[in-house]
Amino acid sequence: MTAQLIDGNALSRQLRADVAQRVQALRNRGLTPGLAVILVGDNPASQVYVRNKVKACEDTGMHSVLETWPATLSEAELLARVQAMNNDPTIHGILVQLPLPAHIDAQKVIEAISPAKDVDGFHVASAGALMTGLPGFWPCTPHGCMKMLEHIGYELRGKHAVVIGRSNIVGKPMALMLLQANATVTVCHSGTKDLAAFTRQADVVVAAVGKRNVLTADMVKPGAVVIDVGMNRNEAGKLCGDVDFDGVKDVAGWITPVPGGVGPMTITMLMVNTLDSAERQAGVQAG
Ligand SMILES: Nc1nc(=O)c2c([nH]1)NC[C@@H]1CN(c3ccc(C(=O)N[C@@H](CCC(=O)O)C(=O)O)cc3)C=[N+]21
Repeated sequence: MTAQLIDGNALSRQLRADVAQRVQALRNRGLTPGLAVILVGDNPASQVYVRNKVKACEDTGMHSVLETWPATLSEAELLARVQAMNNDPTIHGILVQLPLPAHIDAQKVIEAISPAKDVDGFHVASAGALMTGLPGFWPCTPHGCMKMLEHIGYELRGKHAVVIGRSNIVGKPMALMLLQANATVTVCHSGTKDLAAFTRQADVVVAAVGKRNVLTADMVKPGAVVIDVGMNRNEAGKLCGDVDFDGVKDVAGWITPVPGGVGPMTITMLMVNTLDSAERQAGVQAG
């Protein structure tokens, strides 16, 4: 192993301790930041994720509401629940867990969330703010990746960053954040011919496809930073990312593990966004 590990659990502990302090300061002024998590259906993976989010709220002193609805909930009923949370002054962030059942239009539900409470950063208003550099909520997963780069003191200006994946949740916002940090950004995707030719030129690679072994050792420039956003299970049911960790760790300069990398950072940035939202309401300058 030549690469240094970027430990998402350790960095999350540091950042959440800072969040807990800011939460306490707000609570001393009579305001407790609150997150509402709405889960529709009984996807077991989603149940684990939302429980982790609620627990992270408790750990940092925030208020949380978890609403679990059966998969038969209608779109109109879900929109009404979102509206109720928009109007609830104890709630500063609203997260509707994805994926939603097929009979519900997820984008319509996301657009129903007040942009002021859109702590996932999935609303078109949040996406537009990120694109134009205006203040707004940044999607938690790419924001967590930026925090990891910041943590290792990595100077992105003038570097070549290659993002693999173009989803609205990770790939596209990741590219915009790297661009804003003055990297030269290439976005690769399923239509890219000769992916390795791009990744071999990269100083930073972010793999966000949702497929194992998308990035192997022969595709990585020695010393590069490799960030693995993937969440997959191998044949043995073990959680693994998009990167062939065992091979790439001998070539890269820095690498994030799965689990214990980007995943916990995603939840940490959700806490940060919820706190920022509450501070904004209280008229505190966001930290
Ligand atoms: N509206 C919405 N917002 C989301 O942010 C959202 C979502 N829907 N739907 C599902 C995905 C997935 N996601 C994860 C967050 C943390 C871990 C995480 O903490 N993972 C741990 C391991 C957890 C385990 O052991 O399964 C780790 O990587 O170390 C994983 C996945 C948020 N998502």
